[in-house]
Formats: sequence, C-alpha cells, structure tokens
Amino acid sequence: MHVQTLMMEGAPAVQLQGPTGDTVTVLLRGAQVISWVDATGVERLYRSPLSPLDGPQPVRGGVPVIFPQFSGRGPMVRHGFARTSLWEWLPADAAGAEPQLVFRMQHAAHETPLWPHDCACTLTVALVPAGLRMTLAVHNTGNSPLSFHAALHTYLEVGDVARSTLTGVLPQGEVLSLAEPIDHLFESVPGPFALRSPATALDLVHEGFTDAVVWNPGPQAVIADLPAGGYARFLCVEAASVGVPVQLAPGAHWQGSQCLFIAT
Ligand SMILES: O=P(O)(O)OC[C@H]1O[C@@H](O)[C@H](O)[C@@H](O)[C@@H]1O
Repeated sequence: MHVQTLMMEGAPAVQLQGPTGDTVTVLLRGAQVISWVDATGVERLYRSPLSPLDGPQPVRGGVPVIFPQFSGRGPMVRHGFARTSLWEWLPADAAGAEPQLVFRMQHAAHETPLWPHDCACTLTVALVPAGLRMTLAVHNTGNSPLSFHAALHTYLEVGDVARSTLTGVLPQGEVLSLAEPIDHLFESVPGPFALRSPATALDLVHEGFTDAVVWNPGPQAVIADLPAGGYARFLCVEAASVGVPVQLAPGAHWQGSQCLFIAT
C-alpha cells in the first residue's frame, strides 16, 4: 500500500496504490478521479488528451463530481461548482483491506449567490477487491433546507462505443445498444448494470443514488476538448440523483456511492 502526492501535468493530485498493485489517482481540483489502473496495469477510465488538468476548464475524463446542479437544469454554472472547486485531502485509512482516500469541500452560503447554502461534501475513493468505490456524502451544515442534484460522471474506457452494450438500465433485462449517440436520464433504476465492450467488462453498482445518466456524444458532436474519434473510446455511465432532487433538512446527511467491479 502506498500513498503519494504528485503534480500531474501541473495539477496537484494524490495517488493510492492498493495491495494488488491497482492504482487510483485523484486531482485536488474537483476531487476528480482521473485514473484507475487495475492490477494488470490496464487503465479503466477515459481521459481526453485535449483537456488540460490544471484548469480553469472542467477536465473531460475520469470521474467529475457533479454537484449541486446537473447539467443546465438550473441557474448555476453547468454541472455545478464542485467539479472545479479545490477540495482538501483528509487523513484516512490507506492501509486497511479497502485502502481509501478522502477529500472534503466546504461551501459557504455567500460563495454562490445562486445557491446560498452552507454544506460540507466529502468524496471517499476506495480500492476494493477487483473494483473501485466512490462515495459522495453531503452534510447540510446550515440553518435552512437545501435541495441538490448529484452525480458521479464516470467516463469509462470502452475501446469502441459502437460495439458496447449496457444491461440493467432498460426494463426486463433488455440490452441497451450503444451504436447511436445517447444522452439519457434513466430514472429510478436500482442496478446493477453490466457494461460489455471491446476494452472492458464492468459491473456497476450504486447505492443512495436513484438514477443513471448514460452519455456518449457520437461522431457528429463538436466538442472542443475532445479529439476527432475520441467519442468512440468512452461511455459515461453516471450514478445520479437528478429526476427528484435530494432534499436535506438542516443538520441532515445524504450519501450516494458507485462501485465499478471488473467482471471476470
Ligand atoms: O461538457 P460537459 O459540461 O462536461 O457535459 C457533458 C455531458 O454531461 C452529461 O452528463 C449530460 O447529460 C450531457 O448533456 C452533457 O453534454
């Protein structure tokens, strides 16, 4: 087990190596998991080579934390402020059976006039046997109720999205083909989901989150920080609470997690 801080292309990051040699790397900006390399040395997350890690734009790849607003569903900056905020790395158990890293972001009401709430968020990133678990927790530290969307916007490396399938988001075990572009919120889907693609086989399990967003822009979309053909390499399967925003009374806590398990 090994933890180190590092500069990754000019961006401060923390890297954790697990007992089997698997490694996860997290940027302090956004507490964004930017790499998850499994025990055989295979990178499981996609990251665009055209997206700088040192800001100021959101990083396209890994696992951006979406909070407190999903996409353009509200008056705030797209996908909320968490993904571009600086998070603090907290001491945590990096030596147990499930070594982990913990990051915290505190938000004060005056910082965001469009979302004037006090809250504290933590993201816990754990290397579990043949998997990665990410847990987002929100504590309402203010005196008024708050309402938010949250998602873990996971960019999975698939090799060729058109030859990928996802089971578990459609009813009755129907298999979702990813041969066409997709941007869809699947509401109230308990999972698990099975992703099968030329580059990966993953089982995705979520708790606390109610929904899943599946996104791939397809070949026609022009996205400045994505190279030509880049769309084919990834599929976003996002554990999300979007359809019905989470409501938190003063002092209350919420948490949602997403686990990525390597299927054998
Ligand atoms: O370009 P952004 O802000 O990172 O968003 C990427 C995509 O994120 C997805 O979650 C949304 O459903 C898409 O509509 C959006 O295009």
